[in-house]
Amino acid sequence: CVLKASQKRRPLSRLLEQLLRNLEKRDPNQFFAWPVNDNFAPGYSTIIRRPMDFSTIKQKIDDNEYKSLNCFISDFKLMCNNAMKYNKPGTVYHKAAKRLLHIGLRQLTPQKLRPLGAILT
Ligand SMILES: COc1ccc(C(=O)NC2CCC2)cc1-c1cc(C(C)=O)n2cccnc12
Repeated sequence: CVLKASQKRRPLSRLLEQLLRNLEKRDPNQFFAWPVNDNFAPGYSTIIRRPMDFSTIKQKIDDNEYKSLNCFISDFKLMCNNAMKYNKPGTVYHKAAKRLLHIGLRQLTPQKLRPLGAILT
């Protein structure tokens, strides 16, 4: 079927959506799926100045706000670092963030991304 202009995804958006899906799989408890709620995380919005989560990243992809892969990677790092800042080491969230950051960045290395073609140039 012929894709309508509105359905035609920009190559970068298609790549970022694929990378996002792979990262989300590494968050089975969905701790990073939605914005952190101050009711469950006392003082969160005063401690974390720039909150970030997977649903916000998805919305930014859909709104074509990412102009490069690096901007996408920066938001992923921000999301993980926020969790390691707010949550004390040893907590389930700090450990999940540290693990997610490590696994995620390993998926986002040039060696892993090169097979996806010249889109990144
Ligand atoms: C979208 O955020 C969440 C969604 C669900 C849960 C959750 O199911 N927590 C249960 C595990 C023990 C209660 C936790 C969180 C959560 C993430 C976070 C992060 C990412 O800092 N957080 C911090 C303090 C308290 N709760 C959370």
